[in-house]
Amino acid sequence: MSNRFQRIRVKICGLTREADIDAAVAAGADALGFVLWPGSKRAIDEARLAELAARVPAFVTRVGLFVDQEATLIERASAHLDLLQFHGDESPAFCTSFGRPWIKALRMRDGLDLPAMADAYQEAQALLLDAYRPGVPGGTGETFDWSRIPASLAKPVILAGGLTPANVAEAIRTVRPFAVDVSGGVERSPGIKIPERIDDFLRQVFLAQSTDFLDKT
Ligand SMILES: O=C(O)c1ccccc1N[C@@H]1O[C@H](COP(=O)(O)O)[C@@H](O)[C@H]1O
Repeated sequence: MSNRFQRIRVKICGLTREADIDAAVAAGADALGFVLWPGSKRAIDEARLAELAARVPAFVTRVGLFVDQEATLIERASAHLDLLQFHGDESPAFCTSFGRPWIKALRMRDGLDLPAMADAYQEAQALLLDAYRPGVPGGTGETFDWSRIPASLAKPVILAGGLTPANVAEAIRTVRPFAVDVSGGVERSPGIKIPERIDDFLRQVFLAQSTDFLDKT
């Protein structure tokens, strides 16, 4: 029996409070997302990012979320981040220009050619796939048709968009992503998380992949 078991990573996004960071870390989250885009109700500024990032323990990835923002701001914020998440129309060259690890969010609008995007953003560490709603860059709390994701893509997939403790297991079985990302599905209101729901989300991810692992052994 092989013990090679690729665990699905979990990112909790839109954190604004120390208590929620502590809850996400205690629940076993692999990555924590901080929204630096001022148009979001979950936005924090650079000073607050510095405070919150200092709270994150070693081996938990600090992810900064940007939407078509100025390079100077991204450079300054990078001092407190391990990974950059580009959630707008940033070009591959722009994303690469910071010399930092990054992921590219893609909104699943009709006609999006995922293999072509994987090719275009080949220096990304992963592609984050989110629901598409015109005029809204992300964090909509909406799902999309998971069957549109090809079974094999040249980049690891981070599945996002409307995930909750109730649907994440089904999402994992359908998509088999590298990681899942949740914001609204574990919140009371934008930026205010519910610790029990974070726990439940992580539990559902664990159970979904444990069942899958046992099925294969
Ligand atoms: O969270 C936001 O406000 C946000 C704003 C602009 C772009 C992306 C945003 N959030 C990201 O959207 C996805 C899905 O969120 P949800 O689970 O559907 O609420 C996730 O990556 C968030 O980090």
